[in-house]
Amino acid sequence: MQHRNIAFIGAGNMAGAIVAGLVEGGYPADLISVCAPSATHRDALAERYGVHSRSDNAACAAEAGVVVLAVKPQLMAEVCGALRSQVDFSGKLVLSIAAGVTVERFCALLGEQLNIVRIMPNTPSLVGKGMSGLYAPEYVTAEDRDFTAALMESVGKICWVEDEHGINQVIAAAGSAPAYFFLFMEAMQQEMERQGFPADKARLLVQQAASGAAALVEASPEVSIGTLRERVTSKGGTTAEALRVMNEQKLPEIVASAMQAAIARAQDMEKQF
Ligand SMILES: NC(=O)C1=CN([C@@H]2O[C@H](COP(=O)(O)OP(=O)(O)OC[C@H]3O[C@@H](n4cnc5c(N)ncnc54)[C@H](OP(=O)(O)O)[C@@H]3O)[C@@H](O)[C@H]2O)C=CC1
Ligand SMILES: O=C(O)[C@@H]1CCC=N1
Repeated sequence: MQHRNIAFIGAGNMAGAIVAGLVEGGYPADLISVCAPSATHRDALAERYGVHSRSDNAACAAEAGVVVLAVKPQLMAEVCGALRSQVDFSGKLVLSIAAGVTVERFCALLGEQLNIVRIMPNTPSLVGKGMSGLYAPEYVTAEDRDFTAALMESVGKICWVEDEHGINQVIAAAGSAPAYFFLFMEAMQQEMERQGFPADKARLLVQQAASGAAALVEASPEVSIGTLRERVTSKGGTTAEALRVMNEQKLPEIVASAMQAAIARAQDMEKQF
C-alpha cells in the first residue's frame, strides 16, 4: 500500500489499536505520529511501536498528509476549532473515527469541501481482526478512498456504506459489538467461577469456545449462522435446554433492542456534538 505521513490526534484505546495493527502489519512507524495532551498513552505507543509522540496537535497535523481525528466526540469541536486556526487542511486527507460527528459538522468545523472519510473501526484492529465501516462524500477522490481502504484493510476487514447513516448502523453491528461479546463472555466466565472453576480455567473455556465459534463462522461462508447453531443443538440435549432458556428470556429481542439503542444514541450525538 501507499505510505503517507499520518498524524493521530488522540492516542487512546482506538487510536492505539489502529497504530498497533498498522505497525505490526508493516506500516513504517517513522511515518506515524500520535498526539495527546498527557504523555501517558502517546509515550507508551512510542515506546512499544516506535511511532512519534507529540503534544502539539497543530504542529503534528500541519506536518502530516493524513490527519486522523481520534478524540472523544464531545471534544471534537474544541480540538477542531483550535486546529482550524493554525492548520491549512486543503490538500490533506482527514479521517475521523468518532461516533456521532457528521461530515457536515466537520466541514463546519474545519472548512467546506473538507477532504474527509469517516471510519467506524473497532478495537480488534489491535490484533489485525478489526472491522471498519467507511463513508466518504462523493467529491473525495478515488485515490484517497483507496488509501483509506488499504489503511484499514491492513488492520482487518472493511465495508463501505453508501449513505452516512450507515456509519451509525456499523457502530451497532461492529464498532460497539466487541463489548456485547465481552459482556456475554464475562457472564459465562462468572457462572463457571460460581460452578467452582478457577478464574484462569473458566476464562480459557469461554475464550476458546468464543474464538472457535467465530473461526467456524469465518471458515464456513456458505453455511448460515443458524445452521451452525443447529449443528450444536442435539434434539432433547443440553444445548437445546440452554437455548430454550435464552429464547424464553428473549435474548434475540434484547440484542435487537440494544443495537437499536446504539443507533439512536449515535443519532442523538449527531445533534449534540
Ligand atoms: N473505543 C472504541 O472501541 C471505539 C472508539 N471510537 C471512537 O474513537 C474516538 C476515541 O475513543 P477512545 O479511543 O475510546 O477514547 P480514549 O478516551 O481512550 O482516548 C481519547 C484520546 O484523546 C486524547 N485527547 C483528549 N483531549 C485531547 C486534545 N485536546 N487533543 C488531542 N488529544 C486529546 C486523550 O489524551 P490522553 O492520552 O492525554 O488522555 C486520549 O489519548 C471516539 O471518538 C470514539 O467515538 C470508534 C470506534 C470504536
Ligand atoms: O462507545 C462508543 O461511543 C464508541 C463508538 C463505538 C465504540 N465505542
